Amino acid sequence: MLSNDPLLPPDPIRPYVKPTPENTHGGKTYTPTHPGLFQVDFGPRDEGEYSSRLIACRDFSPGEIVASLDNASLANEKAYSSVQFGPGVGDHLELNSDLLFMNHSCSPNVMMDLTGQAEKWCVRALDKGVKKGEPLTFFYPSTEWDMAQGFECHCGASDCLKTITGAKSLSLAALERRGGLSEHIRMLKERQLSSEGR
Ligand SMILES: C[S@@+](CC[C@H](N)C(=O)[O-])C[C@H]1O[C@@H](n2cnc3c(N)ncnc32)[C@H](O)[C@@H]1O
Repeated sequence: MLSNDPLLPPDPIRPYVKPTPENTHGGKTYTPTHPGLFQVDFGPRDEGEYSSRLIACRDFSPGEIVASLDNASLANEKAYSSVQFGPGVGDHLELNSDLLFMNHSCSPNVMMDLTGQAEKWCVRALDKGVKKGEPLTFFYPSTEWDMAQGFECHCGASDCLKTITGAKSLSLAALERRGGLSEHIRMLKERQLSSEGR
């Protein structure tokens, strides 16, 4: 979809094909989209989508920008790979970069910062910061209201929510506790609570 609205993500500048062990000769021809910042770890084969991860190539201090979403584009439809940026049914984007490989964690180390104009949107380190070699993870319900594809969470956090389907089924307190809650999710949750008379 074409977008000239500064509030919407621009068209992707660079095409992105999701790298896999199959299309990169077992990772040998994989070229990171953000060299020096993070790179994909494909993990063991045949262990499902959670085995691939995005690994930090350096430390990031609390609040530091890890990467801008400068190659993101409007998604044609909500998908396992899309990120919700607003309250509308069509408010989803595709990241078109290795950021796609960020897994969910119930104790995340980064957030999607979707405040202000689309050109400023970024992935930002949360308060605990990120150490080189750690997987970059964000709390998917901080941006996703009702996910296209829910899953059983394997993050291993002591307060793991176990089943991740989006913010719709979580309390505001549970959402706020993880850090990085997007404004559109807060708005949808407040709307849901008031429609239920709570
Ligand atoms: C955008 S992908 C994230 C990258 C993923 N590793 C991949 O290779 O596509 C989202 C999918 O990864 C898997 N995933 C991410 N975080 C997970 C977690 N904490 N536990 C289990 N599966 C997870 C789920 O299948 C989810 O639909």
